[in-house]
Amino acid sequence: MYSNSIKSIAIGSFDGIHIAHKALIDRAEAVVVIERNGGYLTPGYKRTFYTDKPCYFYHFDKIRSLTPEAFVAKLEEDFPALEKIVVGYDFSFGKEKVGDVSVLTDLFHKEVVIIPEITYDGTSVHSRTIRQYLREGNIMMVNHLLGRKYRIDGQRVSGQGIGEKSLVPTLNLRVIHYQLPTEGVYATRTKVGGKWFKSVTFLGYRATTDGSFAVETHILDQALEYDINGDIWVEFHAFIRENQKFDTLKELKLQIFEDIEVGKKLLEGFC
Ligand SMILES: Cc1cc2nc3c(=O)[nH]c(=O)nc-3n(C[C@H](O)[C@H](O)[C@H](O)COP(=O)(O)O)c2cc1C
Ligand SMILES: Nc1ncnc2c1ncn2[C@@H]1O[C@H](COP(=O)(O)OP(=O)(O)O)[C@@H](O)[C@H]1O
Repeated sequence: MYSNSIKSIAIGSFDGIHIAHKALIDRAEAVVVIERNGGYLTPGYKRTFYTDKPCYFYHFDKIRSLTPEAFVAKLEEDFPALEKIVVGYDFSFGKEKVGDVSVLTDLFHKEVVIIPEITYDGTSVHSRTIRQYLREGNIMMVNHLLGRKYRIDGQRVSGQGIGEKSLVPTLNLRVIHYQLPTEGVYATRTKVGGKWFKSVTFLGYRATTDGSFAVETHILDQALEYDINGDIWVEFHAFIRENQKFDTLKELKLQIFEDIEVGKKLLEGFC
């Protein structure tokens, strides 16, 4: 879709495309994403996986020094048919964030739709709140606020070779740009070779073996071809336990078998 035919846009960073973001996006034809640097729930273009609306990206560094007047002028130039701007109650913009919704209403002489604060169970829905829940391992709240299950993707990397021999086979992933949940073990689903499988995923410093940081997924109930390449997705369903240091591999193995049983129960009903 060409930007010069777009009549309505929603504006924000939209990291995560959470339930409040969706309420704005539903009211607009296209999404203007102000991209910042940092740990993300949906890095860069990956936001487009969670909306059917066309997304236009402005890097924050490129627009941060614009005055509110210059920012609105830029929008009018980039979207010459623009008739409606949709923002949330707390939208701020322009150099040093001097512009708010009333400044926007003054500067943009067509329609400005302001969405009132959206909450979930008394919690104001924001990307920073979701990031905080990730740091706490509270996947249930993360998923409620996102209105979907939290997902990351990465490339397969080779592991130490201990898993397959002495524990359980795992796919080791290199994940960049995403904010990861707190260290521990999770009930997950993993997409490999275009298909979703139930899985348990460990992420954290492997205190029991080499001490290095790893994101590892064990696919449940399937003898997978483990030399799979390409993008692998992990979808977080529930937190199982914290990362632990075990004195022996045998103890870790017993714990992993327990994790698998807990994971299977938590994933009942999913395919
Ligand atoms: C379900 C599961 C739980 C795990 N829990 C821990 C843990 O609590 N502590 C730890 O040091 N490593 C844990 N690991 C990681 C293992 O240490 C790791 O799989 C092992 O070092 C083999 O690594 P490799 O795949 O590089 O060979 C876990 C792995 C899985 C699959
Ligand atoms: N809880 C909410 N209720 C209503 N609008 C919101 C809410 N959270 C964000 N918005 C709006 O969504 C747009 C994107 O905001 P952004 O700053 O990316 O969201 P967040 O606060 O989640 O980081 C902005 O217009 C913002 O005002």
